Amino acid sequence: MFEQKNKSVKHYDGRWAHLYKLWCSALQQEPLPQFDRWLSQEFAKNSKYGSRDRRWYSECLFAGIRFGYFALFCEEFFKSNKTKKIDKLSLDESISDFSKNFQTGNQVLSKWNEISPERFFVWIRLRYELAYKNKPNTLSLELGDEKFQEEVQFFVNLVNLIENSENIIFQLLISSIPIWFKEAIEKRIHESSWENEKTKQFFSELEIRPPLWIRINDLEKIDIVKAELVKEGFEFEQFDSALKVTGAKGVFALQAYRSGLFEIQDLASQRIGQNIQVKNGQFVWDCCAGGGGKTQQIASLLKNKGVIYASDIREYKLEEVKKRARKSGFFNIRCLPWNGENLPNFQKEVENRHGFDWVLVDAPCTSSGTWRRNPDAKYRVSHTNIESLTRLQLSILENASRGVRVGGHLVYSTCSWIYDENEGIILEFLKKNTFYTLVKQNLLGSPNENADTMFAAVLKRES
Ligand SMILES: C[S@@+](CC[C@H](N)C(=O)[O-])C[C@H]1O[C@@H](n2cnc3c(N)ncnc32)[C@H](O)[C@@H]1O
Repeated sequence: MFEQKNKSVKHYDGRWAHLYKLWCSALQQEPLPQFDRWLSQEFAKNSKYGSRDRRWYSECLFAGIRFGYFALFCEEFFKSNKTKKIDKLSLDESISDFSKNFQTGNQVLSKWNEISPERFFVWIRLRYELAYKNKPNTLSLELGDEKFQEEVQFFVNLVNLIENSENIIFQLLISSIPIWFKEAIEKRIHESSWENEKTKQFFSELEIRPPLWIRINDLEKIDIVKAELVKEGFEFEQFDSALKVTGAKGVFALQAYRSGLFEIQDLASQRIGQNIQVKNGQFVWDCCAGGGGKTQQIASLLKNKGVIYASDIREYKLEEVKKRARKSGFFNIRCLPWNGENLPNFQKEVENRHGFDWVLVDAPCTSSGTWRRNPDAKYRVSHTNIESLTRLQLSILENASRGVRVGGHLVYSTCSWIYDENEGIILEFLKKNTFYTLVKQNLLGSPNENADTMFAAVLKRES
């Protein structure tokens, strides 16, 4: 049974007032900005914030975005429920109205704008405390005045009714996942044969940021990295070349980072790269390389004994790839822009080998698998953009597949758990491209590992 402790700290102090200002200014951006970037820009403009303030504001604002869908439901239900008594009937009616009234991220956002931040953050703090029931938390309720006692009681009653239910709508709601994802979630549960416990694990992991994962570029130098982590007061756990790192500071300032001994890379993303089982001397094309997270990983497997082409539609991203390659001492990475259509003009060396041994298509996607880290992404996904993305994903995959030599492999990946962007694409691709076979496909990371959720499929070109 969930109970709310009564605390007696004055709620509306200067820090909260400032938080509300930041919240309002975030909501003035249209569409909702990529939140982590927006926040770092805000902090950069305001040098008066110390690191503890930043951490606190960031935790609160992210909680606002993470739990904001549920907070909006609480507010709507509370306002429309005259008696403030919650029963199954009034709850069902309220959910039905809510899902009709809010069918897109923009509708949710514009309603957030209408709620006073003080009220909005009452719901957020209540929900946050529920997520952090047995963990150290930052955003404790501190509702000393009597002002919101009715809301607190309403929240407790609501949570007690829906918290342990197996009703999928209740689970979505309390996990603050917009109900418009119901069908997509059900497809995922079915495709991955998740038992109830697995589904609950997936939902509950969305409440909390994933840990920080780093990837060691050269395992022979792992002891240097570990020694510096210990010296700087970090704790870590090792899983092959991945380390889960915990500490109060960031790792950017570490000498080992600056000299390219490790990269920050989520575990699920590392799992994608591990599918590319390169051998010395092989040729790889990372055709949606972005800033080169996976290019770096492949380069560390090849140890300069092979060649990697890195492409992206956004040419400026390739500058980042080059910079990172220099830092880590990889001199076998060739950058070539690509718009996802006809193959780019690779050098003669590729033609001589009749194509690549490995092509990685780390496709643009909804990023639904990164909601733990970037909860704002859930308000940007709609049926329409899933449909247009899947068309683009299939087209990039088909065009890139022409670069694979016979006997070579095509790896398709996304940072999404949505079936249509993953298994659905592979199914379509294999229907048309019968000279490819599926070696394996897997959902990676959460709920099986404490990370983001991603997908990778490995296909072999047979003829
Ligand atoms: C998921 S991100 C890649 C992340 C990167 N592989 C990494 O590990 O850091 C997808 C990339 O696809 C690129 N992209 C989008 N549309 C594209 C297209 N039509 N052709 C090629 N790349 C495209 C985007 O610019 C973006 O950098």
